[in-house]
Amino acid sequence: MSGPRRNSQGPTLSFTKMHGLGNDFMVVDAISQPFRLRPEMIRKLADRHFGVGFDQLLVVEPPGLPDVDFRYRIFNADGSEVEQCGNGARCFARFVRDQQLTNRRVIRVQTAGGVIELRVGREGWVTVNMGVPELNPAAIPFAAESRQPVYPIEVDGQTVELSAVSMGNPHGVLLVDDVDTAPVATLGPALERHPRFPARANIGFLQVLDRGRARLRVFERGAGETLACGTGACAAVVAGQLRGLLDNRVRVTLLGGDLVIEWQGEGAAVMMEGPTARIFDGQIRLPGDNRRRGRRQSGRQSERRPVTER
Ligand SMILES: N[C@@H](CCC[C@H](N)C(=O)O)C(=O)O
Repeated sequence: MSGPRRNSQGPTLSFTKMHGLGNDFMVVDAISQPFRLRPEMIRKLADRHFGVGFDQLLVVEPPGLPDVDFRYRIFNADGSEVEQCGNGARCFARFVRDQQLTNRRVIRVQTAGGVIELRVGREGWVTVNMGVPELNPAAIPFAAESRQPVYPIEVDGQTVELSAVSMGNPHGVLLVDDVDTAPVATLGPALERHPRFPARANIGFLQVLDRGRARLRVFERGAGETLACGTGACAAVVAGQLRGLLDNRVRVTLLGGDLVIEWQGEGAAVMMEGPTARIFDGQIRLPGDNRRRGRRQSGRQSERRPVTER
């Protein structure tokens, strides 16, 4: 198939709905079906009452580098394009194999946050090499004069302590006594848009149970609190180790289930292991006034260059 299918009501897009521990995705093959979406259209598709409903849209594109298999683009429910998504990476690996876009078990993909490697195991389990965490404040980006394991930060008239980590995307991690009573709904949005995070951030609330087990809730940038956040779990384990509270291998329990995260310390890549689930396949008429856009786009389809507009 080349480009979105058409019916009498306009172009339709084939997609697969997937989730990783309840962090849910609309996954689209833009290799056989090049398309373009504007942020307001992504927001409409993400709507849980009027659209497909998802935390992130994942788009499979042809590689733009010589040594990778695919390009993987990620859009939050608010329409913003982001660098990385851990649960999405696992679902991406399962999707490209299920769709027979590859038969490899080890898949290298290019993201806006760098190249990552995915290993497909049995029964939908996928292990992801998420790369080396970035702790240099300027690169996260986080406003601080020097690198620290914990930064005091003023928010909502109080001072809280937070670790800042990039897993390709920016994270702030707070230590809490009990995730069930953590102020996720108030501090989450306040810290997500805090001026010290100029690119906004995902905010994790970490409860350490023992050196090998933790609980975590994450208020995601551009999506709100989700049932699980893979990069959030990686960032939380890095933060917990920097504070001397966690070992190298940690089982992280999120609202939607468990991930196993391994980090051997400074300079090492973070490994994430967890499940994937395919919910259903569907087709949707592209929302909004995009018929003209669809026609214009069909001219470009011959270039086989899938583009998703920012
Ligand atoms: N759910 C994700 C992270 C998705 C992107 C994030 N909201 C951001 O804006 O950086 C995960 O599993 O890592």
